[in-house]
Amino acid sequence: MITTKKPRTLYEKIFDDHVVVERDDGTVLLYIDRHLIHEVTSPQAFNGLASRSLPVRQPTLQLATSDHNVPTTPRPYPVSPSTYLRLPASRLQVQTLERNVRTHKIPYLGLNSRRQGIVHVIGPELGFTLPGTTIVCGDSHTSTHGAFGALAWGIGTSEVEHVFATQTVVVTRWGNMRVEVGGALAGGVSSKDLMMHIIGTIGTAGGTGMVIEFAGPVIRNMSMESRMALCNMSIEAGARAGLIAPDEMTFEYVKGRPLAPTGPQWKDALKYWKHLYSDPGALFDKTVRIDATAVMPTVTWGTSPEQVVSITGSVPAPEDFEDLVKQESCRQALKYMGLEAGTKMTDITVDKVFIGSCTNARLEDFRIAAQIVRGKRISPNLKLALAVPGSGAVKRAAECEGIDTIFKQAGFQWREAGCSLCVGLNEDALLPFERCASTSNRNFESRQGTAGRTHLVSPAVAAATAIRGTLADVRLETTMRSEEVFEAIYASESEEEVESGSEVSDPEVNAIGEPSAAPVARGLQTSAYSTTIRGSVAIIERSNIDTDAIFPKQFCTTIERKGLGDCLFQNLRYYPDGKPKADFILNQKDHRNASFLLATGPNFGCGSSREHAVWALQDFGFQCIFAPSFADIFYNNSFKNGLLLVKLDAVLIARVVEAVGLGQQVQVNLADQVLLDESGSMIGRFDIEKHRKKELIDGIGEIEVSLATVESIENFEKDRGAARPWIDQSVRDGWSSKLAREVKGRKQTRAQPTSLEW
Ligand SMILES: CC(C)[C@H](C(=O)O)[C@@H](O)C(=O)O
Ligand code: SF4
Repeated sequence: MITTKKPRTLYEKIFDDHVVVERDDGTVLLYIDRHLIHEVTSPQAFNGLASRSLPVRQPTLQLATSDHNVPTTPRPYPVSPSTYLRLPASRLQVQTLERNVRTHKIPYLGLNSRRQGIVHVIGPELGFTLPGTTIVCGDSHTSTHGAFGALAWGIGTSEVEHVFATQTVVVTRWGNMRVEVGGALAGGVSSKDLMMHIIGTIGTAGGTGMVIEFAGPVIRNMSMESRMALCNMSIEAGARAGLIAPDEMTFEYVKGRPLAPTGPQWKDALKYWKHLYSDPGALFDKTVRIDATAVMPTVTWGTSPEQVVSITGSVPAPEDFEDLVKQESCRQALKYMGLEAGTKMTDITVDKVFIGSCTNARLEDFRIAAQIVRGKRISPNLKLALAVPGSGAVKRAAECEGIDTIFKQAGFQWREAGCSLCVGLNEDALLPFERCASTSNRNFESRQGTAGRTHLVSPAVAAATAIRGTLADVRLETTMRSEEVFEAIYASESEEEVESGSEVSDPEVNAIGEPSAAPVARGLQTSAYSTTIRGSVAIIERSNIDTDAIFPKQFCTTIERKGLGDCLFQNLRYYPDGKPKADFILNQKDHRNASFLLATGPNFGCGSSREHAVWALQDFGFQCIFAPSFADIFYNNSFKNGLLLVKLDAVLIARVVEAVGLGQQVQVNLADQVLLDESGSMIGRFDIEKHRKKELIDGIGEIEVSLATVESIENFEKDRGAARPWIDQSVRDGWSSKLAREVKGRKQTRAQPTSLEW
């Protein structure tokens, strides 16, 4: 009998190769090859580990850096976090990470390392990111690493703790979507424009529950850096992960990186990587076709990444949308952004321009922007133009090419590496009502600073905007022929020199400051969930309520889990001067003690993976959230903390709204999966995944459950070591020999700028 193997997608192949245990309830214990860590989402996870007295299972499979909080102002080497980080909360967070990585012997690229940078920029640069691996990080833009054919996704802090303890995560199988990009990108149009166009087409919830594989000729011709920008913003399309099948361009990029496999293991790895593609005939749950030829330089006009328009277009009016929810979102966004419908995008003046972030702060981005600003001056109307490289390596490589000089001569500030104005957790932030053209990925309300206004743009458009002072069509603002702009965007990566002998920090060598506060102990991850909740409902009539709105970024510097209720919806609850907004529902006496929150629009909890959003909702007193749909990471984070999320369709939402209008409370019975009014009459039934329900009712800690089957993890590690030895070996060799050699003789002074070190 002839048996044919079922064709599988790339996602299925990588997933299948990492299954430790497939459980009866549909959950899978999945092995994690690489774990990236930063200072914002790790302190509470390390504390949890300490309270369980557990070690980090595989320290060398972790890589930590400080990126979100770090100042980008000149760094006097050696850098002392205790004086360089002027904001006390930021200082504490970075020092807490430094103490934790030292305790657990986790490789760390801190402020004294020339390789420090945004976690999603340094992973690929180091060769820590490899095709076919599973990669997680307590950060939603982990999807970036999918550009290498790695299955990479953002997780919450509870899962970070789970990875520390078990080197696995508990997941269910996701859907699989294919975005096929045909045609060709025109001059001046980058992968950032393409991705914003895709998000505008499928929406910010278009990829919910799915892994998106990007395919087609346009993707094949894209540089690795452009692919990273594309996959980076998969989370803005709601997807769990973005993926691109690895090819020669990928292998060429990875080869020779400090943590990449070498010698015979490189050959074995290559053999394995070459089967990483979706088989002909493999089934996708959904396919979307995009014609790249139709994509223009694209910008956002509103407060959601799906609110995009081409640079030649105008600000839309609510009536331009058929969907009532979208009409209302448009109304709210226009008000927030201070824009009038019909205004031409190129007539919108900006106060600041930011070129940076994990989307667009790589060498290619600065090369293209430099082509546009070369020999020109930024508009005198601009208050600030900021160029922030994604890593120390990008910075030095750019400086080697004279790019820093081009920017400085044009009037830009050329800074040190970090997240910077993407999220404004350090001192780089917008003032209220300032308008910014930004190469970052989120234009949420108050994301870059309270009441700040963000327009997402490509590096080319950002550069042209800086010169013109208004949002600008890069195609008209450069004397370069469009083909030259295009060529610059796809500048060949092979131009980067391979060279060794630079410095690197490691946990043994770093000068690490002592933290100024003791760790906060936390109980086991059990929940005492009551299967019936009764109480009043607070209603918010909004869609796409993002986690920046739920828990604004300025509070993300906390190392606590408790007491965060005061921060909840801060920017919606208060004016920039601190006065409460009387009309906001949670400021009204009757709703202050509500047990339920109802969002009438879809995609509640989109955006950042910050679990703080869940902790704040719970601390405020909410026990259950109703919405038409939820974003994946938030959904997961909520259940891990015992917060019940219930998806309600339009009919049930209308019934709850009606009951609330009559002054009634409601009840939810989780055991029976019913929603009742105050008198006990049925409002409706709701669905919930079996394992989620069990998780809430049993309240058994997930880490304990996973560790109960530790033998299966050990067996998996043995088999994986035999089948794909390079995954562990490459990092061990890299850290213990190549990078360690660099550390020897390392001086705490700044070396002359060189090209990329590998
Ligand atoms: C702080 C972190 C959890 C967050 C994320 O997950 O995205 C941040 O990087 C962001 O961009 O909002
Ligand atoms: S999105 Fe911004 S804040 Fe988040 S990791 Fe990327 S650069 Fe940092």
